[in-house]
Amino acid sequence: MVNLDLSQTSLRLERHSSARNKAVASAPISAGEVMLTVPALSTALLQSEKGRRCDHCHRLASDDIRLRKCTGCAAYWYCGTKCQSVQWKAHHKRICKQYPRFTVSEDYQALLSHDQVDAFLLSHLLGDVFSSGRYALTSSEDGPLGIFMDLMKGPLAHATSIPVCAGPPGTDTPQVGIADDLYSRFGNNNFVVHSHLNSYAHGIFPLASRLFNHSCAPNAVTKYIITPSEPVRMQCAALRDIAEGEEVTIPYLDPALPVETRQQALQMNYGFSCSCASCCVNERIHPVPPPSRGSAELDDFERALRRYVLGDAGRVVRLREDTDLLQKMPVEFAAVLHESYLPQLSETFSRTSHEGPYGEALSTGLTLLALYSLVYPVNYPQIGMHALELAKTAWNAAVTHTEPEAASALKSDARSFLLIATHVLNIYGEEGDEGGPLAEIRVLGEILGLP
Ligand SMILES: C[S@@+](CC[C@H](N)C(=O)[O-])C[C@H]1O[C@@H](n2cnc3c(N)ncnc32)[C@H](O)[C@@H]1O
Repeated sequence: MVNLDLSQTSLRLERHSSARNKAVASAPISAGEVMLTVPALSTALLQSEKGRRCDHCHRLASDDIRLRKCTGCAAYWYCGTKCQSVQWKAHHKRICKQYPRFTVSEDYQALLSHDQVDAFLLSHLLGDVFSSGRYALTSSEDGPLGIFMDLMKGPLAHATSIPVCAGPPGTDTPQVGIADDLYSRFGNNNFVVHSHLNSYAHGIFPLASRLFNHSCAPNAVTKYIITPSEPVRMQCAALRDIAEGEEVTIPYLDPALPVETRQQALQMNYGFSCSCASCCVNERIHPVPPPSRGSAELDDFERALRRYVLGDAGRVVRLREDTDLLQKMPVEFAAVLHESYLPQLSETFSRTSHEGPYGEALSTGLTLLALYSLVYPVNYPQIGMHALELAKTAWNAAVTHTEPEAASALKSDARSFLLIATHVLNIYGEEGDEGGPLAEIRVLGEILGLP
């Protein structure tokens, strides 16, 4: 086994009954603490981000940051000569000339867009390996590549391969063996890189893959740090206090997806059935369709749901810190787990928060906050992002209201939503592109007179 240096972390590896190993806290970890930072071994931007971000460090183009495109392939963009030269030496010199022919090839065109990104992720990784003078790989490699080669292969490992755009020196024929060997670890070990929760790239972070198992009720999450001229880094942050000896888990997929969708995706892409606390709820509660939208029955149901999750503190909304709200949920709320409920609620909120009526947006948004607090673990960033949207909606409602008392009550609603957003998103911390939700919170907080 590769020697893993965990001395800079508060983690240690222990045996897991079915997943080989698990990462556990080697000392108590506090909510918001970053327990691991891992630089990317390789990344590839989504097609939609090409020309918007530097292909090497992922900085966004702006008035101050002009990207220049590679004159060879006209498909890679850089924020400066440092990024261009690092990437040229690492892999672009093996990709540049082949790029136009590769991207129109039948093999590449036949791939789904997700796999097209992975074809470039693999090409970049392969280019890096060839540039370092190696044409075969084992898990005895040093450093991150050795950790990557020691990762468990995914369930699709033997069923699939993918075309690549990176030949060894003097030829443009890829070495199939080594490409397949690397690709066999892709499906269950890669990450979707995001900024402010919007996906923009795929990336490989071997130490994080080696350490973290999945849970739909995780106690930690990943985020990505963009630094000019450097490869993006992944950080793993605790969502809540984690006791010494407790397993640290992250979500491999969105915990708010219906349980059947989660189980199918985990089985297909990672080869296991999840038995986390959140999945176990479905053994007890079977989702039923919610009452129809606009009915009095739905109003009663949602009022009761809000009371169960958010309590009865009048206008001041506070999130409960209980981590087992979903597990203890009464069966009468079974409809919240139905696959149609969350999409309907979030569609109504997003439409009415833009177009009005604001009253409907606020009550739907409050129900959505209650639902998110049930299906996501405490302090999950989506809860904070939604609370920020609610704060902005309440503020918009306040400034358009002509009646002073109602406007003042709406401003106080905006403050209470903003306090929730601040608490949750401060735990997640700074990440991704400049600006973003924490900057928005500061601006709205000043307007609302919050300290
Ligand atoms: C990224 S690796 C996780 C690290 C792995 N535990 C190891 O020792 O290398 C992903 C693989 O771990 C296993 N795994 C992750 N989470 C699991 C869970 N909750 N239950 C069972 N197996 C899990 C699956 O085999 C999955 O394909």
